[in-house]
Amino acid sequence: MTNSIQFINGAWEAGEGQKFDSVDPARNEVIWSGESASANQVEKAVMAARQAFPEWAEKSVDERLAICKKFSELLEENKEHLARTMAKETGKPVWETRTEVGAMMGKVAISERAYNERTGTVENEMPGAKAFIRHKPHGVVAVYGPYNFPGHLPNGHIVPALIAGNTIVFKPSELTPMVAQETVKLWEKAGIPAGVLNLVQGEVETGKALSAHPQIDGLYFTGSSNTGHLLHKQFGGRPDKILALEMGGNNPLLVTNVSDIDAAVHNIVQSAFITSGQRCTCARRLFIEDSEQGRAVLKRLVEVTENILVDDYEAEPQPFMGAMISAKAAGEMVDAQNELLHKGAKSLVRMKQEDPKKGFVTPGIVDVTGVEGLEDEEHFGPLLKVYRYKELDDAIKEANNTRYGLSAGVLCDDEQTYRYFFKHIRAGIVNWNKPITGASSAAPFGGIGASGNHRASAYYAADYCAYPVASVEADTMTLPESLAPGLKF
Ligand SMILES: NC(=O)c1ccc[n+]([C@@H]2O[C@H](COP(=O)([O-])OP(=O)(O)OC[C@H]3O[C@@H](n4cnc5c(N)ncnc54)[C@H](O)[C@@H]3O)[C@@H](O)[C@H]2O)c1
Ligand SMILES: O=CCC[C@H](NC(=O)CCC(=O)O)C(=O)O
Repeated sequence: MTNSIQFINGAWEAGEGQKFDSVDPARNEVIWSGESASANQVEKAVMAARQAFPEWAEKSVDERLAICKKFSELLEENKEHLARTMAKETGKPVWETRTEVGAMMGKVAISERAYNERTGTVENEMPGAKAFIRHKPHGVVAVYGPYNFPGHLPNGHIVPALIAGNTIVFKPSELTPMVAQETVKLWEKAGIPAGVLNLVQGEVETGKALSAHPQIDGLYFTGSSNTGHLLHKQFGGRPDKILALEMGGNNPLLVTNVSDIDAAVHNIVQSAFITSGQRCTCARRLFIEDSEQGRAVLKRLVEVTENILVDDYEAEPQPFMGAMISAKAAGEMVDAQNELLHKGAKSLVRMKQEDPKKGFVTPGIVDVTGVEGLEDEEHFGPLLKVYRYKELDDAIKEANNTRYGLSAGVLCDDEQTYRYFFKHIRAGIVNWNKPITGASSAAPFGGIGASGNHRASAYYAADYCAYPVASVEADTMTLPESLAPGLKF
């Protein structure tokens, strides 16, 4: 049976390329199949977006917002269906996928505010004229999404891009095509005009065909640092195209001088193991003071981690962690743990994958203090590396010893230590006594170094969805009283 999975110029059609499947990682069942978009279909989608652009850009912001608001209402109506689809396809527990749909709904109102505040119109009086700052959309933009938040993260590019007046070709992760399809169906129902939002599904080849297309004016990417770097190279020498990159991190969380040990451990667990460690903001490196109190925090962390419930997305009671995105990803995480142990790290909580055909792993903690030759790598799963330190300055120095710079945090009772940490740490998100995951859509979101390219998303996505136009305007012209030297009238 053919599955019409491509949405091009307002119509659903089957792909012309290679077949690919989506697998429920918790149950090891194929839940979806379809064919990738061919280069020819990518071309059709880009040209449809190009053709739809002038009319969409010409509409008033209120008209464009009306469709986005309808989409948000439809998300509310279809919340449970979409949350269950996300759970099936990603393995995330339904309590969590419900929050993902909630974030998608909230994005519309937040993006409306951001559009007006960051890219609205500003008018200033000047002698004999008025000065304006206005914004225009870029044109056709490609949106690339990752698998860990298959709804919320692409939505964080799509909604502001549409509000600003761009048209879109959306390439979701090949691991989560069903969520993309269900989401775009809701846009269709909301009345998105033909060509304004196109969906091209497929594997890497589809992604390559889209990013290389000469008719895209920009590309908004959320995904791995490797792919982001490839795209950055591809866009080298093209200052006419806007590229927004949201990538990974090797994020540090530092603990010093905390009186409430359980509260600190809760923050560590929320930072390291939520979404089975598959958030770009997850803590990968935990710096703990080598003191009696530090050892007490670590002991409690081990106890709590050993009791974290890992189970099927629909299990009751609900687990804290579901399956990872695939059995392969889970196996690779165990391999990463074993490699660290081989290098001399000490296991504090052993990560295990009981069934090699499924994406379940238990969370793991390894003590890497003093281990030489550790790579600056993002382990995108529930694997936490512990560094025991003696001096705060040494810990901060090591925390900064990464090419990434997405999120960072400190857990400590005194504000002075936080201020010191804030001043010296290099990251786009810096938190105090809160998890370093769970960033707000009402704030800018992005990282420095290998984590991004200084085009923060979430609240600041408005900035890369429109370019500013400065105008000086006068409704009449008069000859100036004093002329520049050398001019005669
Ligand atoms: N900073 C953030 O906001 C953020 C958010 C979520 C995930 N992430 C990162 O994303 C990663 C996990 O997501 P992923 O594995 O889906 O990312 P990925 O880079 O593998 O894929 C992202 C998208 O790029 C496409 N793609 C892959 N190779 C391509 C190529 N050569 N040319 C064009 N397109 C290509 C994929 O098909 C997919 O649509 C993690 O590293 C995580 O840290 C970052
Ligand atoms: O995996 C990466 C995203 C993690 C998530 N960040 C956000 O949701 C940012 C807010 C937004 O994009 O609206 C997190 O911090 O948990």
